[in-house]
Amino acid sequence: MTEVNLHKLTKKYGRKEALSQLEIQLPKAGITGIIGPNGSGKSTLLKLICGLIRPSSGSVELNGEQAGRKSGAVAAYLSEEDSLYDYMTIKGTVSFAAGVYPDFDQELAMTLLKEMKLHESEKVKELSRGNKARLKLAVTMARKTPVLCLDEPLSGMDPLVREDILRLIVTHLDVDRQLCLITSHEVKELEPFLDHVLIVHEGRVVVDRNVEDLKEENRKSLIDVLREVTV
Ligand SMILES: Nc1ncnc2c1ncn2[C@@H]1O[C@H](COP(=O)(O)OP(=O)(O)OP(=O)(O)O)[C@@H](O)[C@H]1O
Repeated sequence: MTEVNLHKLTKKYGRKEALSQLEIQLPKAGITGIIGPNGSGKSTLLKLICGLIRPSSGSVELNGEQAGRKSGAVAAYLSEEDSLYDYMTIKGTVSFAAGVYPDFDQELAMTLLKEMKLHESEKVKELSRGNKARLKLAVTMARKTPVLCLDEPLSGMDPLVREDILRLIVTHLDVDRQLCLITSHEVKELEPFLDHVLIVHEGRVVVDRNVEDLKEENRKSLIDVLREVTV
């Protein structure tokens, strides 16, 4: 398990403040949804946690260590962008990932891909969007890092693929040991899978709650809570 602590975390892009003075201790395990309107700062937060970008001020600590170049060993980042190479096969993609990440478990990756009904000889350029998303997810999850940061893994997927992807995450996550942070605009579909939620609005975290407690207290769906707090 990993302790992720944000202390007075601020990120500016030029003069624009994308995140402002966040003071948060994330849950140590389970699935945390990071939701909020476009441009509220969700991707910025994930990139800071994975050490891909640096804070303007304040800090991100993973088990007491400042996030930075070495954080990749603790926190894996699944990008919203297309991060696969078209000219590779699925098998080639897996071998490439094994060469890049010392913690990569090739056997687990192949098991995941089999479950996803993807064949190792298929070419990336011939995969559907949903299958590319599955491949990206398998490559990220095969690292078994204590923290998984999944940036919009459901983006552009049809409802059946979205459900399938969420199931795969839940099935293969070690919920007692791994922390999975997921950003998504598909709040309704994400809600049943979440243990915890952060709602980000204009660079601030306006809700930081256990989802069950939040539901019991408000008797509202997450999407209604989101609507209320982001007006
Ligand atoms: N590299 C960058 N350079 C300049 N501004 C940026 C950069 N990345 C993000 N921003 C700005 O920072 C703010 C937060 O962006 P971010 O991508 O974190 O939001 P988001 O909540 O993930 O948005 P979305 O839901 O649309 O993906 C936005 O105003 C965005 O325009």
